[in-house]
Amino acid sequence: MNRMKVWDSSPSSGQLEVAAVQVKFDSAESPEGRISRVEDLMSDVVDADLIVLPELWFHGAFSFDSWRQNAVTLDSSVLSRLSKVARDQEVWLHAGSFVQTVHTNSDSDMWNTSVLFDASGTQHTTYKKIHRFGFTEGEPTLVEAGDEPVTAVVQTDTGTAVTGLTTCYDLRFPELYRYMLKAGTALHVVPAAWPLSRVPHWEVLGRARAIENQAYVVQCNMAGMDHQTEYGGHSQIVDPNGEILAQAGVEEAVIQARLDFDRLAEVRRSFPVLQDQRADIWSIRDQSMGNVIK
Ligand SMILES: NC(=O)CCC(=O)C(=O)O
Repeated sequence: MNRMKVWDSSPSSGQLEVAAVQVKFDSAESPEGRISRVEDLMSDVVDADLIVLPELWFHGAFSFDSWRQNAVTLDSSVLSRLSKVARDQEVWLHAGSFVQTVHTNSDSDMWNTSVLFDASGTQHTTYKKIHRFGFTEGEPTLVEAGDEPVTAVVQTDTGTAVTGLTTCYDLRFPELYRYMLKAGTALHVVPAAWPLSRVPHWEVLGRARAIENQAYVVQCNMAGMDHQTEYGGHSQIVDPNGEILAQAGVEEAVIQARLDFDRLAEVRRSFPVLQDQRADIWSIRDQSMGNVIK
C-alpha cells in the first residue's frame, strides 16, 4: 500500500523562545498612539527569539471605515518602525497583519497581510490572509483574498522552525495547515482579532490544529473593544500534544513559552500518526472519479 511518506523528521530542531503580545484595542486611541504603546510592550519582552503581534492591531479589525485611510504599503514608516524593533532587539518579529495596499490612492486593491521580519530587521516573508471573515460584510467586501499558503524558516543560533503563516479565520480550515505539513511545518503562527463571543472555538481549534499536525501553535489575539465587538484575548501557545503552555486572559498581556523541536520530533516518532495519512486515496479518487465525492 502506497502510504504517502510524511515528515517523520521535520527540518526543525533545537529550541525557540516565543512571546505573544496580546494588544488591547481602544477606538479612542490613534493608530500612531497604539504603535508607540506596542513598541513599549515589545521592549519589555526579554530572551525571546520570536515575538508575535495580533491581526490588524494597528487598524482595528472591525474599524472598517478607517481601513482605507490607514492602509499601509510594505515600505511605509509603520513597517520601518517595526523593522527597527526587530533589529534593535535582535528578534524575529511576526508583526501581526495590516491592511496593505500597493498605492495609497483610493482605488487600489488592499489585502490583510502579515509581515515577518528576521532578527536583522529585514522583511523576510509576507502572507496575504486566504480566508476572509465576514460572509457578506466587512473583510470580504473590502480586501482581496490571498491565494498562496506561505511558510518560512525561523532560524536562530538555538533553533530552527519551519513555520506556517495563517491568520485568524484561517484557523477554521484544517486543510490549510495539513497542506503546509508538506513543507515540513512544525510551528504555526496565528495572529488574530477573534471576538469574545466565540473564544471557546478559538481555544479548541488552536489545540486541534496542534494535535492533528503534531506541531506547535502560537495564537496571538487582540483584547479590548473595537466598535461593538469585544475581542476575546485568550492568546495561547499550544504544544504538539495539544497541551496549553501559556495562555492569557481577556486583558492586555504578554505570554511566553519555550518551544522544543527536538521534543516535537520525539512526539512524532513515538506516535507516528502522520505516517498513516492516506493521501494516495484522495489522489486516486481525484484521478479516477473526476473529483466526484460519493
Ligand atoms: N478576524 C477574523 O478572522 C475573525 C474570525 C472569527 O471571529 C471566527 O472565525 O469566529
